[in-house]
Amino acid sequence: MNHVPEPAAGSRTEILAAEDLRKTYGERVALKGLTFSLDAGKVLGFLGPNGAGKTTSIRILTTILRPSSGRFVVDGISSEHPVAIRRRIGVLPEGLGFPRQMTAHGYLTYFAQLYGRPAAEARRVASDLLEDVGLQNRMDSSIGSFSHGMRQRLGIARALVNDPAVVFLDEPTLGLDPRGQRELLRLIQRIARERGTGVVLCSHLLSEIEGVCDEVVILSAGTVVAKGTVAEVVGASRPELDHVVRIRVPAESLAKTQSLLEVLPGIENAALAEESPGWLDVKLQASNGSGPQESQVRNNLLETLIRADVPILGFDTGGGRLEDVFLRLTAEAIR
Ligand SMILES: Nc1ncnc2c1ncn2[C@@H]1O[C@H](COP(=O)(O)OP(=O)(O)OP(=O)(O)O)[C@@H](O)[C@H]1O
Repeated sequence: MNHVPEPAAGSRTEILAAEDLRKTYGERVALKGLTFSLDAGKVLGFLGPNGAGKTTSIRILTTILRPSSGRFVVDGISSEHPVAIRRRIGVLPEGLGFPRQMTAHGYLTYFAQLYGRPAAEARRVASDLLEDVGLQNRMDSSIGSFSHGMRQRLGIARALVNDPAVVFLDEPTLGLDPRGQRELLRLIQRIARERGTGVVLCSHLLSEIEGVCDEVVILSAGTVVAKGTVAEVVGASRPELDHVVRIRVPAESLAKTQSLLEVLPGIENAALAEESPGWLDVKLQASNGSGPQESQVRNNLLETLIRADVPILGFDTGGGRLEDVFLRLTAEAIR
């Protein structure tokens, strides 16, 4: 059996470590070796297209499923002790249902009691948590009167009721408007920092995750295709991304832009960006010392378009955002 080192008492902040987790369903291999670790107070983004193995991984880590092989450790407790692990984790599943008639405070008090807290303490924990998630003014309102965003906050409070070492949040921002998404992600980050909780955040909202996650794991067809800090993951794809400039012009100017750019020195081609409708990906020639520098080519490119009166609606050098890396790394599995 693979060995995951137990954290030395008091010296490590590692709160979750998975080593070579694999899962097969009959003939189908859903997970082909998941290894990662998470420190206390940090947010880990768990990303991947449909069918990548995210749900399978989360089910294993929350002890709902047994892995076919591999093991993991939560807060020093090995996966051989699932009952003990369950006491140290919190979960916000996707599409969690709530009793509409219950008050938010009553609901959380009930869960705090389920975890063995005496009634008075459970009520205090419920009040503190509702304050933490910004629902203190609505604690006596029935959950049925809550907006979707408020319910998600309540779901996060529920996931924290046992003061877990790690919380797993499955698509927590799904269905929220942009402001609601941003506020919830900020709340998640604050909770991680203030409580020292490790957060595993499953999401498809890559652009949002970029700002909130300390580290990311990108899964594709059951395999980890990238992991590390956002900067590391984006940086690892740099050589490829560095030579691409992304530019957005009105649809009626696309053909003109392409023909103007393709004859410019230092430009290899200009093609419609597959993943971003309305954008052109302009591939620059790798500089061999004799041709113009890339910065010069980029400036020439802009100058040419401005002189030709082409309205420039967007300009992005490098395409070096997490979303671009995600789409490139997982393209194989989708095709
Ligand atoms: N109970 C099951 N029996 C057989 N195959 C399964 C089962 N659960 C998942 N799979 C398969 O395992 C693979 C990984 O699925 P999983 O649900 O973990 O992916 P996911 O990343 O969570 O996808 P999504 O974003 O769509 O939820 C898929 O090919 C899926 O069809």
